[in-house]
Amino acid sequence: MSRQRKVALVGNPNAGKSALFNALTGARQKIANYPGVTVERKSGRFVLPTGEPVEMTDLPGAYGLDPTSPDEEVTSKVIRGAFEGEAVPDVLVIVLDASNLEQHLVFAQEVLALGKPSVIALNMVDLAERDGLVLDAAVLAEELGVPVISTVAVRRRGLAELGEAIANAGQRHAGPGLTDIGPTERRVAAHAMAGAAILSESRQYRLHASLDRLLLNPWLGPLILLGILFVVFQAVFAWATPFADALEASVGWLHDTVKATLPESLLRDLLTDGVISGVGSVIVFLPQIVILFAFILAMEASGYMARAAFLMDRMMAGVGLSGRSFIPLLSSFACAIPGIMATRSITDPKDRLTTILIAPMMTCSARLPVYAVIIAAFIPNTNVGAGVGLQGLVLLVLYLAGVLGAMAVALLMRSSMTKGAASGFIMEMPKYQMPRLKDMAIGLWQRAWIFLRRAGTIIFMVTVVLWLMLNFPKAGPGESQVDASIAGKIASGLAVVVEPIGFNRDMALALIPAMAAREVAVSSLATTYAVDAGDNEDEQAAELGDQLKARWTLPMALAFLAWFVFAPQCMSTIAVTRRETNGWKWPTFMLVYLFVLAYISAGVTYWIAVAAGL
Ligand SMILES: Nc1nc2c(ncn2[C@@H]2O[C@H](COP(=O)(O)OP(=O)(O)OP(=O)(O)O)[C@@H](O)[C@H]2O)c(=O)[nH]1
Ligand SMILES: [Mg+2]
Repeated sequence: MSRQRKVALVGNPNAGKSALFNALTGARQKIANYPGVTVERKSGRFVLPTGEPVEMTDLPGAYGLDPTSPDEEVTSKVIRGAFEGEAVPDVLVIVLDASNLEQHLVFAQEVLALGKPSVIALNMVDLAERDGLVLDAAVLAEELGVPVISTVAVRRRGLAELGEAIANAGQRHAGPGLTDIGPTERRVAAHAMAGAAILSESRQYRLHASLDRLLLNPWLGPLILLGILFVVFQAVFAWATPFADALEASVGWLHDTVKATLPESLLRDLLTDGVISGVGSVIVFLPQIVILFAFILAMEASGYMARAAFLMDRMMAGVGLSGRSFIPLLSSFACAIPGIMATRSITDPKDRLTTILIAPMMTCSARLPVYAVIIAAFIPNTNVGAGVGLQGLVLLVLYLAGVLGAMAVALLMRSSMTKGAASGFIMEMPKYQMPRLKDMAIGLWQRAWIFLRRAGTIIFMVTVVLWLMLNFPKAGPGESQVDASIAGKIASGLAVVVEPIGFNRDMALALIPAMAAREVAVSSLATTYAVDAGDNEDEQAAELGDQLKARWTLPMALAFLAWFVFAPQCMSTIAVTRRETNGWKWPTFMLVYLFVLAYISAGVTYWIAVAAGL
């Protein structure tokens, strides 16, 4: 039996390769409206209309076959058959953005020159039409000597025809010589071909052009960006409340019901005080996570995110980074792991290293529960101006503190360890699009699922272990269970170290399991106070926020927040940094400098707050 044929999707960044890959294979690769989303190859199965199954590979976007960054290198190697352990593709599907034809044709010619059986997917014809372009695919097919199929990946248009063409793909039929021409000739040819294929062009760009003039204005642009962020953080608190309250009530009900139904035993206490109190205390933040990501996904899909990157470029250049670092840093607001992986699209190695090292300072979604629980307990829910909630404002300040800290560190590094000039900004602006509801729903569902899975696995496990360590050995009469326990003893040791920055024993206790994942800080506090409450019914009924208010002062709470802005409390981030930098040197450095920063900022916050009489 002959081996399964391989088909690879290639093209410029943001052409819609992953969207096409998803449509053809049913996969759920991340797609977003800016270049550099895919940084690793990914394969799936696709059955051609002839019934033949083929292996389809989605590749990172590239501008040329001479790679300038690690992700482009993957693409170049795979299509040349130089990727270790991977067979050379039999058919190439070259994906073009129809509304950006001339530019995309340059790379297409370079790929065609390889002489492999190829098919062109003229994608995004809907956007081209919207912009008033009428294209003739037949002219392009004639000029390039390969089949050209018009597609709209996100509406599954043209997929059958594309499958047909892949099944029949053969050598190029006649067409101009492509092999021995250089980049300049390719550009000239691309201009001529695009000119011939575009039948008519009415300038309907006006609205988008004026939108860009407004959003990219050097003065108004950053203000608008800040305004949008402001609304986002207000919404995270304001809109989530009813949902969070309902969730909290359900968790409380479950806790009480289990406690009332099961006979008194260690197992019952493990279930109620450990699992339900601990994991439940994290799950109640699901609505806030979903709201935050709804905004992020909408900004990504609409094309605004790329504009924000452009705006940030000046600031990034100021600290010695390029705008290319923006997308990785932005992904780090979800989680530093995909963020650090996204740095593969950064050309300059020192630029890339700096970006990796500061990525953990972007506020990942695991910090949101920690911030939210402390803010809800200690920051009054008042307005500091018309419609400006204080809680949302504090949250925004915490996010900004991370960003500013990162910028300061980048500046320091770029003028010492990773010295070098900032490279220029070369990202192209994607077109504005209305976010599609279905994509948003899938994206939100994926984020929610990641969050719930963490709650069900790592947070669950760490909570159970902590509960056991809190319950043994058993306290003698008159002694508090937490004081007597193993966990309490360990925490008392650590408390000596963190006392100077205002932390008490319980806070120290929360920091250790939170090394596994930051949200665990919340579940640890909930479990600790549930165990501490023992059989005292009033204390048991008290919600975590009330427990915190009763036991912590405001300066302590603020110091705890400041700690979490910087502390590198996430094993997976350290692991991925080791992988991406090929060694232990940089992850160790990252751990040390972030802990030092966290310690100093918590201490400074605490002592200033105390001095201010808070
Ligand atoms: N209107 C329209 N939008 C599309 C089409 N195909 C893709 N998109 C959108 O274009 C954007 C980019 O799509 P991706 O599939 O992420 O592009 P890519 O080529 O994989 O990009 P990289 O991974 O960065 O190289 C996304 O916002 C998609 O929703 C299309 O045919 N029509
Ligand atoms: Mg992609």
